[in-house]
Amino acid sequence: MSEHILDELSWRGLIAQSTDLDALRKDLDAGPLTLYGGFDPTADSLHAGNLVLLLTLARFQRAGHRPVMLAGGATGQIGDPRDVGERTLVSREVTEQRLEKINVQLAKFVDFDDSPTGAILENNLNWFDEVSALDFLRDVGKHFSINVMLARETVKRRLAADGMSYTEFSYLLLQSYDYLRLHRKYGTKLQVGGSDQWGNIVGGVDYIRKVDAATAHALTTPLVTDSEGRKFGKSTGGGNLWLDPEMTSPYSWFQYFVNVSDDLAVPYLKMFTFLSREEIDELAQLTADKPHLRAAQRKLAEELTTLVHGEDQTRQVTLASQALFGRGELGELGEPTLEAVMAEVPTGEVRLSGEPTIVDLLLAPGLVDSKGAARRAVKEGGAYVNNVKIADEEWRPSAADALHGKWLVVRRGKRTAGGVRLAP
Ligand SMILES: N[C@@H](Cc1ccc(O)cc1)C(=O)O
Repeated sequence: MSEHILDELSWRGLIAQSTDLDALRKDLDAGPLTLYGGFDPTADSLHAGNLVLLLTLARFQRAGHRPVMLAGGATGQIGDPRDVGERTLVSREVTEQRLEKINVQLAKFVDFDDSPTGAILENNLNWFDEVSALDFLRDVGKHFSINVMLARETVKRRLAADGMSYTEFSYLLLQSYDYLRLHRKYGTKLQVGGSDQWGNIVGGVDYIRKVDAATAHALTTPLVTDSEGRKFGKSTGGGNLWLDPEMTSPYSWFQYFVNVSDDLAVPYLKMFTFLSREEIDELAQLTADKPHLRAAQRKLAEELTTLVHGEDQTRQVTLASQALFGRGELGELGEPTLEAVMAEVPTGEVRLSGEPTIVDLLLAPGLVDSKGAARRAVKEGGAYVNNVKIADEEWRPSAADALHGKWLVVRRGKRTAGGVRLAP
C-alpha cells in the first residue's frame, strides 16, 4: 500500500501548521475528500513561489482526492494585504486578462476528468458578483470580530507603519466566505495555502463552524526560502521567476534550479518533485559523496523544467547549459538555441578591427571588473573561449572562431559564462 498523503507531506517537509491532523486523517480516509487552494491574479503569470501550493494540490489528487483550483477573480480585485504597502487597485478588465492566462497554468498541474477525483476550476467572482454589500455585511461581517482581526500580525504591522484601507482589511472575510461557498457547493473540507495564509484559512474554518455547524480543516505549507534567506523563486536580481516562458525563459528557469546550493537541493527535491523517497535518498547520498557532480541540482532542474515547460524544452536547455559550461559541444547548438541562451547571459561586443585580446573578451560582457582581474583569471587558468582554455594574455580571436558567424562564448571559472558579439 502506498504511503498516507499526510505522512508523505510530512517527510517532504510540507506541513507548517494545521488544525487537528487526526480528524483530517479520518476525513481523508473516508475520501475522496475535496480540498482547495486559491490563487489571486496579481500578475500575468503564476511564479515559482506558487509551486508549493500547485504541487501540493496535485499530490492530494494523486493520493485519491479532489482538488479545486480557485482563481481569485474577486479577491484579486481587492488584494491580500502585504506586510508593507497598500496595493494599487487593478481594473476588472486587467484582472480578467490575467485570469485567462493563469487559468491555463493552473490547469497544467492537475487532471480534469469525470472521476470523483477530477479537478475543478472555480472563480470566486461566481459568487461575489451576486452577493450585495448589505447581505455581505449582515451574513458575513457579523461573524467576524474586529478585535480579533486587529490582533493579526499583518494588520498590526501595517497599523504601526503606513496604515491600511478598509478594502484590504476586509480581505479575510472574502477568503473566509469562499471557503464557506466551496464547502456548500462541493463539500470542500480542507483548504491548503502557504503559512502566510494561516489566518485567512482558519478564518474560514471558524466561519463554517459558526454558520453551518460543520468541521473544515486548514493546512499550511512552510514558507520556502533560498540560501540568502530570500523568498524562494526570486531571481538573483530579486524579480520573480515566472511560469510563463515569455516572462522567464526556460533557460533561466533551469539555471535557477541547477544553481541551488548543496544544502537546499535535497529539500527542494522533496518539495518540488514527485520523485519517490528512494530516488531522493539516492540523490541525497550522491550529493553527500560527490557534491561536485551536482546530481541533485541537475535532477531538480530537469524535473521542474519538464513539469512547467515540457520535455522538449528541457532537452534544449540542458543541451545549451552543458555546452555553455563545457560539458557538451557548442558547435551542436542551433542558431535559435544559441540566440536564446545569449539573451539570458551577460553579453558585450568587441570589434575585430580593434584587435581585441582575451582580456577584452572577459571585460566586454562584464565577467570581470578590471583588466587586472581579467589577467589574473587567465593566469589562474580560469579563462575560456568556446570552452577552450586560454592561457596567453595576448591571445586574439579570429572571425572563424565566431559561432554562427557572430558569437564567442566566454567563460570565467566554472560558473560565470557570457557572450561576446564579434563585430567586423
Ligand atoms: N489569499 C491567497 C489567495 C486566495 C484567494 C482566495 C481564496 O479563497 C483563497 C486564497 C493569496 O494571497 O495567495
